[in-house]
Amino acid sequence: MPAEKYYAGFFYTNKSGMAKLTVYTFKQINYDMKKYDLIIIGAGSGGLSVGGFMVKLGFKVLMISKTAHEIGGDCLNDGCVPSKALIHAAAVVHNAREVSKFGLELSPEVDIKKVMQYIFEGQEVIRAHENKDYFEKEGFDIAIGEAKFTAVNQVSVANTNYKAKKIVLATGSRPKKLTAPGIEKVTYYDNRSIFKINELPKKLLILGAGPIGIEMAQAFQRLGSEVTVVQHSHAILSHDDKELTLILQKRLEEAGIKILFDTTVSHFDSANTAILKTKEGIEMTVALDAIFVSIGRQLNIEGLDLEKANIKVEKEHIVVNHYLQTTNKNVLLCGDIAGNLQFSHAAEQHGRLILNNLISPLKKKLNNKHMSWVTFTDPELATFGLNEKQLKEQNITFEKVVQDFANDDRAIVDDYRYGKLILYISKGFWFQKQRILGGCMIAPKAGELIQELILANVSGMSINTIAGKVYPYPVATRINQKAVGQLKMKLITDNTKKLIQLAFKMFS
Ligand SMILES: Cc1cc2nc3c(=O)[nH]c(=O)nc-3n(C[C@H](O)[C@H](O)[C@H](O)COP(=O)(O)OP(=O)(O)OC[C@H]3O[C@@H](n4cnc5c(N)ncnc54)[C@H](O)[C@@H]3O)c2cc1C
Ligand SMILES: NC(=O)c1ccc[n+]([C@@H]2O[C@H](COP(=O)([O-])OP(=O)(O)OC[C@H]3O[C@@H](n4cnc5c(N)ncnc54)[C@H](O)[C@@H]3O)[C@@H](O)[C@H]2O)c1
Repeated sequence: MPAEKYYAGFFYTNKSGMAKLTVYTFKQINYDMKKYDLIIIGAGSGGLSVGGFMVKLGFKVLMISKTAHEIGGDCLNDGCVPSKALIHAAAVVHNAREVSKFGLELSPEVDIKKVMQYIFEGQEVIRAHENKDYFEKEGFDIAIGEAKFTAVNQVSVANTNYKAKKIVLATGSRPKKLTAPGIEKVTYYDNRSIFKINELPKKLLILGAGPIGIEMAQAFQRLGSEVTVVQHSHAILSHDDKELTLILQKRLEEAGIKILFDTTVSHFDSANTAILKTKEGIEMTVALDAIFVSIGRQLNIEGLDLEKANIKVEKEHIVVNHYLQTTNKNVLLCGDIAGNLQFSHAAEQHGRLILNNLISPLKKKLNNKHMSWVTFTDPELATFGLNEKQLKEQNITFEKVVQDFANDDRAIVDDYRYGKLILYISKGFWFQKQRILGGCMIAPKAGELIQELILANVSGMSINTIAGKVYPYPVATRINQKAVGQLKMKLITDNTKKLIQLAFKMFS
């Protein structure tokens, strides 16, 4: 840091020949203070979604990243991209094994180094347009180092001070650490280390059955690990519909994954032995070669000197309002750090809201009523809009439609008759607009199949549009029409039948 006071002095001789010293003191002048319209701390999904557009609009933007390698954030480096590449590799291996159904025997042994290479190569393709040089060419200023607030609108990085009218804090989150006696004895992985392994763990113990734990459980089981998942509550994927998560759980268990509920680690006896404990206090021993910890996320708020910018923290979360403003209205939160839904697309949604509110007098509030997410297991589990509990809490009347796939032609030929779609549709009569309020689906590629339903939800489209659409036979999305059709069939009562029969007599 530069000194706060500077001193300057000079000697001179007065008229009588006496030597004199005059000393001037003055306060620090920040010659190195750089000024911006916007500073973004963190170059992940959130930071990038705000910065790119502001630069295109001609604003002076500084983006700060802890290290050059971390540009792209968790999504590119340790999250979505490597996990989805791993899931793809595991699906290829799984499909190769599946050919035995048709008389061709293959028992692929996985070379995990090649899988890691595949992941790395995919990341490198994306890194070509998510790196320091690229963003500098695009018009960003980039500072590398840990940012700290030094005053209300001011941050410092590597001894340089920066000031801006607005600051976006997008420092993301990191995996929570598991603490248990003896943990130092075991090979410990989390999402920051699992995509760089050299050896496939023969026995993998996964802690936490959220989206990370469940996606990785299936991928590693398919690659050849013997997987046990330990979850300290009674369900996998607790943010999704239980009726659908039970279908997924059954399929994972049938594939050989062991899931232990209401259980957690008590301690580790050795590098290869975990002692687990159920809620009832029953102990059991599990053999392992490594553990993978996915027990939730911790927000990256430490070391930022938030108090110097008057930003309040309560219960390890930054206090934030619906406009994503902190207690310092010029500092906005974007992405995981906002403590809301932790998805790349949620970070992008925050980014869009912030952009709107930076340049428009019509300020928008964060609203998750159209949010969606997909867990990329096989089958995928996709969820969107409002769920049953939220609809009831908000006193919104709705009809629940449950469509199973047992008799769907596409599900029959492609072997996913276990699939299920649940829709919540607003109440209405005959031609009155009925709209899709939310729903969820389990099926292979459910994340893609559900997109037209999400569009209908977001745009407030009448279900008549889906009911009247002509779908090529046998695309998988015909199931969406079938579900909506269930409501239309309810309109056929004794009275409507009589009316239609009368119309037949009169008009045919
Ligand atoms: C294994 C895994 C799989 C996932 N899969 C999906 C998925 O399929 N779909 C999905 O939508 N989401 C997925 N997510 C979640 C998604 O990755 C995150 O929600 C998203 O990356 C959050 O973006 P962010 O910008 O908030 O934070 P990040 O992407 O983590 O970016 C934060 C950046 O800030 C930097 N930073 C931190 N502190 C400082 C500091 N003091 N100074 C300067 N820079 C700092 C960090 O280095 C980092 O680059 C997954 C996450 C994981 C872990
Ligand atoms: N496909 C996707 O979109 C995707 C994929 C992966 C991650 N993500 C995002 O990343 C976030 C973090 O994922 P996550 O799975 O780490 O977190 P999570 O909080 O969703 O799940 C962690 C699970 O671990 C359990 N748990 C906590 N402590 C435990 C312990 N000591 N022993 C056993 N179980 C324990 C919790 O009950 C919880 O069910 C998710 O919320 C999601 O938003 C998204």
